[in-house]
Amino acid sequence: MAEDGMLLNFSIGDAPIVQKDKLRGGSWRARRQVERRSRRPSDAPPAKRQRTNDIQPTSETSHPKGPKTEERQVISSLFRFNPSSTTKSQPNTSKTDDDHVEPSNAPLSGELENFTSLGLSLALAVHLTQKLAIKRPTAIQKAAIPRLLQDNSDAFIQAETGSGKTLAYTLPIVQRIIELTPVSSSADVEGKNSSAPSGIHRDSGLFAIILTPTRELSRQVSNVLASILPPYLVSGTVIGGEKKKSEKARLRKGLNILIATPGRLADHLDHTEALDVSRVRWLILDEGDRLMELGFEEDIKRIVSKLDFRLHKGLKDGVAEALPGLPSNRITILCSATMKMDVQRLGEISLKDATHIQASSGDEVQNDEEGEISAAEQTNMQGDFTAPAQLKQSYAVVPAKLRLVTLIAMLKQTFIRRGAVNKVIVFISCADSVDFHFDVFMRDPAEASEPTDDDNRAIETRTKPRRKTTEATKPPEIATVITSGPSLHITPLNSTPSDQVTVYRLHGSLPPPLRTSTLKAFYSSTSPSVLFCTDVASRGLDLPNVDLVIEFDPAFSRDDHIHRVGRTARAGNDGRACVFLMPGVEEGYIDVLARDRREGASALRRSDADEALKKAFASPSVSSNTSAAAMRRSKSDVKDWEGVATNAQLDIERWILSQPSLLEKARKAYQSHIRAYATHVANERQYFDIKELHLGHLAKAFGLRDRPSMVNVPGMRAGPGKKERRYVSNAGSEKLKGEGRKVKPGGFDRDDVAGGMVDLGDAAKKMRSKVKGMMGGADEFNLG
Ligand SMILES: Nc1ncnc2c1ncn2[C@@H]1O[C@H](COP(=O)(O)OP(=O)(O)OP(=O)(O)O)[C@@H](O)[C@H]1O
Repeated sequence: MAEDGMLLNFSIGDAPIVQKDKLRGGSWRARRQVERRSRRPSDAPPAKRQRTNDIQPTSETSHPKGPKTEERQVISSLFRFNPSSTTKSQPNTSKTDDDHVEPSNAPLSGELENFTSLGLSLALAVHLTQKLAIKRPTAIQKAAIPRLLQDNSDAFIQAETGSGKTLAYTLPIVQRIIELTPVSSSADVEGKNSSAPSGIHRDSGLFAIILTPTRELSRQVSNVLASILPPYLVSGTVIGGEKKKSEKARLRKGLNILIATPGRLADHLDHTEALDVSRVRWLILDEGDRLMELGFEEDIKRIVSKLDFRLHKGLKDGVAEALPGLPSNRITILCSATMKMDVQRLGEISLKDATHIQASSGDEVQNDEEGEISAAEQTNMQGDFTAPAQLKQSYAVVPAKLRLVTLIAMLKQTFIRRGAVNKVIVFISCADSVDFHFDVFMRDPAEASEPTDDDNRAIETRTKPRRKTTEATKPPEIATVITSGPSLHITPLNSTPSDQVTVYRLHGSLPPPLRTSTLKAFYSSTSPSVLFCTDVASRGLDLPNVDLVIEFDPAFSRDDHIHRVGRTARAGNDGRACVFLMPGVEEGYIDVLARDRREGASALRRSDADEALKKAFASPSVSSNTSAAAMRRSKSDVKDWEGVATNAQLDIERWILSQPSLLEKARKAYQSHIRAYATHVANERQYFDIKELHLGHLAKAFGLRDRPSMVNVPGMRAGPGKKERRYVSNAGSEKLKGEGRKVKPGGFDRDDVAGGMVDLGDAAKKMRSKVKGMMGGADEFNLG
């Protein structure tokens, strides 16, 4: 078998030759052991399996009667044979949700802290207060605004998420553009009907370009600019997703500030005559490290060299002299909450003698003469504690099999208290998985099929001895009502339709108009909503009232994690974040989470799947009563919530099996999830080791009853071959598609991992050995 197909189809064509001769004599168990051993290659060690609570897995599964065909389903119990947590014994010393922590990204509170004292014009300061209700600067704005108003040198602006970096760089630039003419009265800024001053107007030239890694971010920055620009100055975007002709027309009409994605801007610089960049004096690289991760290095190089060329030509032609006050050099500003090593490279391409502006200390660090950042400074830039101080971070230890039901339980519980939570973002590793989970929550309960005998057998196996109960046939208490557009409503447990929660999805493989409308709807929603998304929504997006971020799949790198959780706890507001970890090696990731907290691990709240399931699914008497008496509840009470969770799971499994298209989606999601898992950054792979993944248990989380080796998704292209880093699917992010860019494994936007450029050669090898291992001892999957 070619290695190519390995990850894709879990084919096992190169598995050891199975001994076909019937063994005779000895006990049944002994014969089975010999048979298993004979299936392993002679030199292979015994298959490594994730540790579970029990070593008699054959009783776990229910195998439908009938001929042994490859299509046979596996219906395993949710609550048996799950691996044990390795950190359970640690006491939960974290602060409670009610403990107050001083926010680290809020506007400053001192009486003397205001924008005019930073050098901003009274007109702009009044406008900020009256129109945007922004009175006092944040720490990064205090550090950056005076510097950028006076200085013509390059700068790195680094501050934590939600600290107001966008205004930190836009306000001084807007003021400096306004000051290119002597007209800057309050009326000019505020009065939409005021006549344009005789000086600067939309035809005066393009003065600033802001590059962002995604269209969504470009639009957001464009909105911020639109809210602070005086009526006679104009900003606009070139971000693709619309006809180039319309973008050209916009450029022809004249813009003073342009917000763009790098690929599209590079294209216009090559082909659009109307784009005159000779007066561009500010180049902002927003989310600089992300721009590099996404492989925009070549585009940025081209852009910088074109800007340099046109600047010098313009200076020679005397263009600058026509506008007194215009700096003679270009000022490049790099901006991010996290600054990885990539920034060093980006600095080399774009910056000269840059100043590092940070919020915390107010320190500014000058680079050495070559524009390089010292090693000490790099360490500082990768600094810890980059998550907002007031963010309440927790983790949930959830075995693979329980992941889906625990997510359902957690969301139910989150929204059960009306008005307590407004918006939740659930981060998922890849687009296929987002689609799958979105469908699960879209599900109309009327579509649920009746339980089969096999289902009932599985339930009986799980809870034996179990009294006959109608619970087995009870549908899970998740009602779904599908609405038009990108949203749907889930009705939380025992609630009325007025408690409906709207659910959205967002990933890079969706058509751009749908992405835009989804984001807009989620942004402006004032009712309870959930957004299932990939990392496409992790950077820079400023979505109001996000109370909780759930990292259902842990981020691919610590930096990604910081940006994801940074979608909540913004501008001094409260926020909570929870990451799902599987018991075992993944729990080591707690140390990484602790690095973001000033108080270390003690600031992290821990929860377990059982806790979430109990809260959401137990009958009220069990879930609400945590007294000692309740702890001594009867076994039937315990089974109450286990039964509801199991029924919810089985109902989803039946529903998936009832429609071939759903089954295909679930399988595709499962495969893409595993591929994504293989691409965690190298220094975090110790916590996300693909060899430790229990593929059978994981299949359950995707509602699959397939044996892992049998998942074969039609329509997907062959997986990666020996050659590393190549596209492996047509479902990829449009940013990468067709551009042949090299993207670092672990660093690209896994809008759709199957569509990214993935270093999967090694992962494929690991995956193959994993599946082989499962062949060797996979009694749970009844491979024998
Ligand atoms: N001085 C201020 N006072 C109150 N709110 C502010 C202030 N400055 C910015 N904000 C608000 O804070 C929110 C976050 O701002 P912004 O998006 O610029 O953060 P950021 O630092 O760029 O975050 P990220 O790193 O996630 O991109 C926005 O809603 C913005 O309107």
